[in-house]
Order: sequence, then C-alpha cells, then structure tokens
Amino acid sequence: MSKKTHSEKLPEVPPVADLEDAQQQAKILAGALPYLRRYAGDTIVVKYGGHAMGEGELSRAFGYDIALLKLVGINPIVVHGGGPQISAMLDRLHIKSQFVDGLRVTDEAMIDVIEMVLSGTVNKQVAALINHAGAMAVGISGKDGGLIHAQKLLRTKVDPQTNQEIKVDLGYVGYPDKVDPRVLYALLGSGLIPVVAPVGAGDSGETYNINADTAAGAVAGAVHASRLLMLTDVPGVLDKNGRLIEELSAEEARALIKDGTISGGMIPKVETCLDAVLGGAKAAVILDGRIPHSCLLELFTRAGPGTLIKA
Ligand SMILES: Nc1ncnc2c1ncn2[C@@H]1O[C@H](COP(=O)(O)OP(=O)(O)O)[C@@H](O)[C@H]1O
Ligand SMILES: CC(=O)N[C@@H](CCC(=O)OP(=O)(O)O)C(=O)O
Repeated sequence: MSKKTHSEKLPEVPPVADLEDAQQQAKILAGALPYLRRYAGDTIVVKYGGHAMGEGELSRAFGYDIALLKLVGINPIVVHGGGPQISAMLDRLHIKSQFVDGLRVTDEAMIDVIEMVLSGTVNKQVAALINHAGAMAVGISGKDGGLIHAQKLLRTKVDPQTNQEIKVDLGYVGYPDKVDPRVLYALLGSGLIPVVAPVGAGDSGETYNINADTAAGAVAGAVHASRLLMLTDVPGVLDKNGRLIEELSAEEARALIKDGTISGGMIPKVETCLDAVLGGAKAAVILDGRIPHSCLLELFTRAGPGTLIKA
C-alpha cells in the first residue's frame, strides 16, 4: 500500500511559470506583512451573501480566502445568507415570497423550508468550500449551542393614505436579542472556522428566520470583531447616479436610506454596519463578492474595493 503524504491532501497549488512570476508572488507576500501584523489574533466576521455565492472559481476563491485568514493567525467567522437559494426552493414548491424593507415575510409553511435551505444545503456548501481549501470549517445554525436567541421582529409602517402608523406582521422573522458566543469560542479555540446559518430560536424553541446581515452584525458585536466584511453582488453602496460611495458616515447613511437611494436588501446591510461600528467594531465594509479574492483585497492591500462605513 502506498504511503499517503500530508501534501497529497492539500489543494492544488497553481504552477509558477518562471522566476519573474515567482518574484512577483514573493513581493505580494512581503507587501502583505504589515497587514498580517495588524490583524494577527483578531476576529473578523465575514457575511457571505446569497447573491455573492458564485459558481466555480469565484466560490473556490472565497474558500481559499477564508482558509488563508485562518492559516495566517486571524480568526474568521463566516455568517452566510441564502436569500436567492431560499427563493428558488420556495418557487419550486409554488410558495410565493413577499418582502417588506428587504425582509421576507415568513409564515408557518415557509419557516421549515427556510431552515432546511439555510442550515442544511447552503450551510454545508459554504463549509465545504473552506474545507476544500485545506482549513477545517464547521457548519452550525444559530440554534446550535444557544448561539442566537431570537424574538419576533415587530415592524410598523406609515400608511400613505391615512398617515397613521400600522403594524406589519412579518410572521416568523426574528431579530437576535441575545448572542451567546461560547460555541464560537470553542470552535475557534480548536482551530476550526465556524460557519453560521442565520436562524435563531425563540423562548419556546420556535425557529425564526433572521436576515443574514443582521445575524452577522449581532455575531460581530458579541465576539468584539475587529472587522465586519459584508460580501454582496454590487460594488458597494451606490449613489443616485450608480457611482460607488467609498466612505459613508452614520449621518450620511441615514440620509440616503431616508431619501430612498439605499433601498431593499441594502437597508439591513447598511443598518447592520452602522450598529457594528457604533457598537465598537473598528470598521464595517460592504464589498463586491463577485470580485475574486475580495476579502484578501480588502484586508491585505490598499485597494479596499467597497464602501467603508464609519461611525
Ligand atoms: N444604494 C444602493 N447601492 C447598492 N445596492 C443597492 C442600493 N439600494 C438597493 N440596493 C440593492 O441591494 C442589493 C443587495 O442586497 P441583497 O440583495 O439583500 O444582497 P445579499 O444577498 O448579498 O445580502 C443590491 O443587489 C441592490 O439591488
Ligand atoms: C428575514 C429574511 O429576510 N431572511 C432572509 C435570510 C437569508 C438572507 O438574509 O440571505 P441574503 O444575505 O442572501 O440576502 C431570507 O429569508 O431571505
């Protein structure tokens, strides 16, 4: 029987064409040194949005980025979404979705399907991407280890006809009112990378569907993450003319939500970033997850490609 070496299990390393290429690679690695030092030992929460989950090369690059962070001494925690994947499954079951301010109204028939897609299919796919890159990721849901305790989210809206506030019932949509990070520390302490599905449990053990941005922000706060990276399918927050806004203060962000420039799924994303930075995170960034290696570009180069939200 042939003896299996450790290196046989590692993912393929791209071939280096010649010395010039090798020197270029070495230069890039050396250039990353100040950043490696800056983040050594830090916890970084990465929100991997359903729209950012590309096919093939792109998702492989994401898995490599997260594995690399771990291997250089950073503690990454991934909180993933799965909105488009949920919609596809609900469509197959002929169940219609309705959204209020970017949140999916979730009735009793939908919550089981949503939990199945998020904690089952998507969670395992994301963990597998990281495992394939040579690190060890463990997929859990917010219900595991009592990580995310949730409460029903209550929303009100102003009725344009009567100008009165009306209650909007979003069903089993929850918000994380308590996060117990012990299970995350246990995994991180064992050299593992937690991959978290955004569902939580209520007082009676009922399941709540939590917007993944909100879940990521709550996790980032609970572990005092130094950074929150939000990967999505646009270059960042865009202005009225579709141009990228590179930096946003809390005040500017609120004004853009109010005047409708920021709408739909971008609202919980920006609100989460604001909560994170106002709650003590050093920075929160909304990034284009369609750019390969966007996490590495953001953390280890000057060319941070998205919108930085500051307090
Ligand atoms: N001002 C804005 N800048 C960028 N995107 C915006 C803006 N307002 C609304 N959006 C929408 O928000 C979407 C991102 O949110 P969402 O669909 O929930 O993504 P994800 O699945 O990554 O969480 C974008 O695809 C875009 O359609
Ligand atoms: C309440 C609510 O809207 N939950 C989201 C959970 C998934 C999610 O947020 O996924 P993305 O990050 O890919 O958008 C949903 O049902 O789509």
